[in-house]
Amino acid sequence: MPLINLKNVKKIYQQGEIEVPALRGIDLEIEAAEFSTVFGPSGSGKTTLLNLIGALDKPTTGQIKINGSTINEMDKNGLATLRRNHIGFIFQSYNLIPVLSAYENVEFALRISKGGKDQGDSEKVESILDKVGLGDMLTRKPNELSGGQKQRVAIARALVKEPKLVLADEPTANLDSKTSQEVLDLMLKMNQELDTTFIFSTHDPLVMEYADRLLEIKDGNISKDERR
Ligand SMILES: Nc1ncnc2c1ncn2[C@@H]1O[C@H](COP(=O)(O)OP(=O)(O)OP(=O)(O)O)[C@@H](O)[C@H]1O
Repeated sequence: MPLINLKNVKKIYQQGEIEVPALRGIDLEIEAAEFSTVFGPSGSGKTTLLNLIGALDKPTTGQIKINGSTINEMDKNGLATLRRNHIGFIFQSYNLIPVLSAYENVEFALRISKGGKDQGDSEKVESILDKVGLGDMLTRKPNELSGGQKQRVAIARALVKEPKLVLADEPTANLDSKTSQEVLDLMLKMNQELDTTFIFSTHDPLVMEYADRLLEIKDGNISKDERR
């Protein structure tokens, strides 16, 4: 069974009286341990697709299954549990908690993924922050970090709970090429060792080099699906 299965998925946004079709009938299966990128022009539907796969939003019509659960049929709590336990998000806005340090942001994510019972594992938290190159910035708050450093905290936070699926919207947008490469190597290692599934939206040719599947979206449809 594929990890993700979309059947004739359409998403229409309502803008007052006007209907904006963002996805026009997507059929897509993604297997566990695939490393895919979604690319295409601005406004083609990439973010909408990632939001639906991440159970952050529901389709207007069509069916979406993630890890065997049909998200159309799930309530808010069910969707939240699915996201918390199985999905790591790396979004452009980072959504870091401003009053918490880099360390605490990552530790908090790990703790809630375990149901809030245990203290997050400090070795795990320090190790992942070290791997994204922030080992000496553990106590900094988000407003004391650059855009690229915030992005790396968001990456560490998504990866620390070792989710089945990681969704990332332009994960290298604010990183220099050396840091991008280090972060991508880390993700590739997780992909190979833990079978973590990655889906990125990107324009970055470096990210596309790492991917084993390229999905092109044009005008709300998948116009190319290439495995290599
Ligand atoms: N909340 C919303 N309300 C109305 N229209 C929306 C909304 N979100 C997105 N859209 C529209 O849906 C279409 C797809 O948007 P989406 O953000 O998925 O594109 P994208 O490929 O991610 O673009 P970009 O590369 O610029 O981020 C666009 O026409 C956009 O204007």
